[in-house]
Amino acid sequence: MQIEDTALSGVKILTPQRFGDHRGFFSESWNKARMDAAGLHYDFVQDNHSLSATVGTVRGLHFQSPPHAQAKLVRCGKGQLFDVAVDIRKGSPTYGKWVGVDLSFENGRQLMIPAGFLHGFVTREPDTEIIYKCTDYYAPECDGAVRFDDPDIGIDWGLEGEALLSAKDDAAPFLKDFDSPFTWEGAA
Ligand SMILES: Cc1cn([C@H]2C[C@H](O)[C@@H](COP(=O)(O)OP(=O)(O)O[C@H]3O[C@@H](C)C(=O)[C@@H](O)[C@H]3O)O2)c(=O)[nH]c1=O
Repeated sequence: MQIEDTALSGVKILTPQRFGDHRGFFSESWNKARMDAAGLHYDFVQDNHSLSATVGTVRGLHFQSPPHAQAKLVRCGKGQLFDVAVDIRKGSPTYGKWVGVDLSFENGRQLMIPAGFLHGFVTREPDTEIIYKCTDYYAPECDGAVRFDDPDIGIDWGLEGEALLSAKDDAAPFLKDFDSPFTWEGAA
């Protein structure tokens, strides 16, 4: 398992080893002991899987508030997507900053996103599937979103046309009108 840091503390790119042979490949997509040994201590309780039919589908930017905040380990099951995390830990030196990573079935990469970040993605191929592990259960009363195209965040989604959004995401607030429930542990 290759583990890379990103510009945002706590957000990591994981690339599991693939053992290829004449049948295809085998890969451990998650191994708790190996993650713990690497200092990544997460207890996942729910796996999610969604399909987006159309290129340019955007889901996000989402979070769940405490006490049901979720860390997520994200990968692409089929197709290709651009996955984004945004720091919303109040007091963090990188508050409002984002990182984006290309995740595809082909490259096998995963993005580890701790609680305290928004998560979203755009699909780059038809019928793209995303699969992610979460450290807390779905709690709709704690579900929240920020606009994917917030100019203060300024994510370059690489969209060629209009994004395909859910009604909920289309009505999401801007970051400036949003009171984050998260604080940065390193804040004074
Ligand atoms: C997220 C979620 C949704 N649902 C239901 C609620 C609703 O009827 C339907 C679709 O929900 P949504 O529109 O919220 O799905 P979606 O827009 O795909 O939401 C997801 O987006 C990505 C970016 C994330 O990071 C996830 O945590 C989650 O917020 O699925 C569950 O039953 N369990 C879940 O964990």
